[in-house]
Amino acid sequence: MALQTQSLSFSHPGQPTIHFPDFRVDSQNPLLILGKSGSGKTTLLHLLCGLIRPKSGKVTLGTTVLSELSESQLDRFRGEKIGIVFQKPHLIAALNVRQNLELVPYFSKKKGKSAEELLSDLNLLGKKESSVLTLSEGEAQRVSIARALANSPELILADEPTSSLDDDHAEKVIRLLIDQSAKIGAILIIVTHDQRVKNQISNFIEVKAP
Ligand SMILES: Nc1ncnc2c1ncn2[C@@H]1O[C@H](COP(=O)(O)OP(=O)(O)OP(=O)(O)O)[C@@H](O)[C@H]1O
Repeated sequence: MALQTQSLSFSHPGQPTIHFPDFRVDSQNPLLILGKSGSGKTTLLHLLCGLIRPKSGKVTLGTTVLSELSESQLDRFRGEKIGIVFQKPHLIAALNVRQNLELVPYFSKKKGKSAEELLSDLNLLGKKESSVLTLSEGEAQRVSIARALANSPELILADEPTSSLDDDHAEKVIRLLIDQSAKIGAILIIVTHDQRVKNQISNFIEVKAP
């Protein structure tokens, strides 16, 4: 399984066109997306998961060209094949840890790992029935990783997952992302400007502002 981009470009309304370098990434070698603030890293991540459509070029995951899918096909594709870890965990406050994870197969209609198995992998089993409001930042970020893994995706996209974590937690979170994506054979792509992440993953592309 591989993800490949070709001649991708995008322009936000009233902004100059951002041109992205071509790259190919497979499940053996995680990729970092680097670049200065405002260069277009989050825009690229949104193109990779089909949340926005490119001005030119294409994104291919496996044999599927994202831009050839309709909106509803894209929504389903994203739910089944892509797990996203955001900068902030964005957990649902009214639900406990287990319920936050159980929402994923409910919405994607795809059976992945059980909440129990995921929490055990991420060393969070003891927090299964806890309110997400009582979690530390590192724990909440691990729950958000568990949530991204819950539908056994083929592609995991993480946007600055370590920016609010201390050195120890940042290293553990990246290690977890690397280990867990390897375990399920998923492609891992991380947007970051965190030097600590560069120490753990050497493969990168750089996005440059127009
Ligand atoms: N919805 C939008 N409308 C107009 N311009 C936008 C929009 N979203 C982003 N931009 C602009 O597009 C450029 C790229 O933004 P993007 O968020 O992709 O950068 P980034 O590299 O992720 O930045 P950061 O590291 O600060 O998060 C920036 O100049 C930004 O101001």
